[in-house]
Amino acid sequence: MKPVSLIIGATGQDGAYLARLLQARGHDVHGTSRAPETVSTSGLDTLGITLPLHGLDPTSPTAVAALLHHLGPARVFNLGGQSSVGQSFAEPIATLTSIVTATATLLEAIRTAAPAVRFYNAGSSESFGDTGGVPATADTPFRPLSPYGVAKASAAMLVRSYRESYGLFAVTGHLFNHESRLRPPRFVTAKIVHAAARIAAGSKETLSLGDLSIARDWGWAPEYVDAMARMLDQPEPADHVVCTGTSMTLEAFVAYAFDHFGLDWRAHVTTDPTLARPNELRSSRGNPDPAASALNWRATVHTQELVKTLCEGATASLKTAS
Ligand SMILES: C[C@H]1O[C@H](OP(=O)(O)OP(=O)(O)OC[C@H]2O[C@@H](n3cnc4c(=O)[nH]c(N)nc43)[C@H](O)[C@@H]2O)[C@@H](O)[C@@H](O)C1=O
Repeated sequence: MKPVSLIIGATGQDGAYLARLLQARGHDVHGTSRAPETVSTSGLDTLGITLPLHGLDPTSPTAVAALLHHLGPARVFNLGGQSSVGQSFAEPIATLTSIVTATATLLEAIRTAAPAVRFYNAGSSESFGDTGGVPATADTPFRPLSPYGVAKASAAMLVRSYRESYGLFAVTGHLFNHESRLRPPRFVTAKIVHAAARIAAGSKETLSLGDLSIARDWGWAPEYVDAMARMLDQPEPADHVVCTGTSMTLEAFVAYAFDHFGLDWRAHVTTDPTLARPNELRSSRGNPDPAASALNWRATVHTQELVKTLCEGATASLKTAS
């Protein structure tokens, strides 16, 4: 019998890559979506992944309990909810509900009806806020700056509380920014590389961006899902930071991307203050060493190589579209 893994929110970037990884490892992978009839499955389709997609509102205790009873999963990966920090400023309550209430509902269903389930919670580096240049670890205090960060910090605290109070195997991976060709253009890396590819192909557009001075620890999503899976394979549950340990400014990212296409970014990019966030996390970087020693996992794709890979993906998708 194959172990059953359930991915809550399976249609996003991470859900698609995680489904591919778990299937390759012999798991019977099921996914959920709030609206499976209408949701875009383009990420799963791009990777050639098929899996049973169940309709689920993860904030509904009865619906969650019924699905866990029906599938009997050994592992549950909680990847659902709002994923855009920018959007969380416009929709703080929906953000909190989709992250905090959903995580609480899943934990409570596991505690009461399926306590042997191993539970992975998708946390975020946004929980830490500005660490003053000190690379964050799982022990860094939470000082979130966005409604999204508040929600992710709260969900992570719930996970720790259920682990310590009830003995559940429940863990949070605090993932730093991680990108791929499955990223939609509401995220800045996809916005940049697709615009640069179009401009290189003859488009006369100008790319408008917010604050170019911010810095992020950007990694490669397909390898980050391996860290998630490993966190549930450990003898003891523990939270981890998942990151590269290197960071670069958005301006450097833009420069590398346009340079990949033989373009000078200054001729094609403008800044628009309305794209800046009400409260901006200026710089973000994690410490990769604890995950390396505990999970035997380390990011291999860094900065310039990441930009190059994303640019190649943008070129390929432009060719497919034309
Ligand atoms: C770790 C974290 O990582 C991601 O959240 P994010 O960091 O907000 O990602 P992003 O690509 O939207 O912004 C990155 C930075 O780029 C700045 N920026 C400038 N100009 C534009 C711009 O035009 N668009 C966008 N989107 N950002 C811009 C923006 O202000 C921010 O400083 C999610 O996976 C999230 O789920 C998560 O957990």
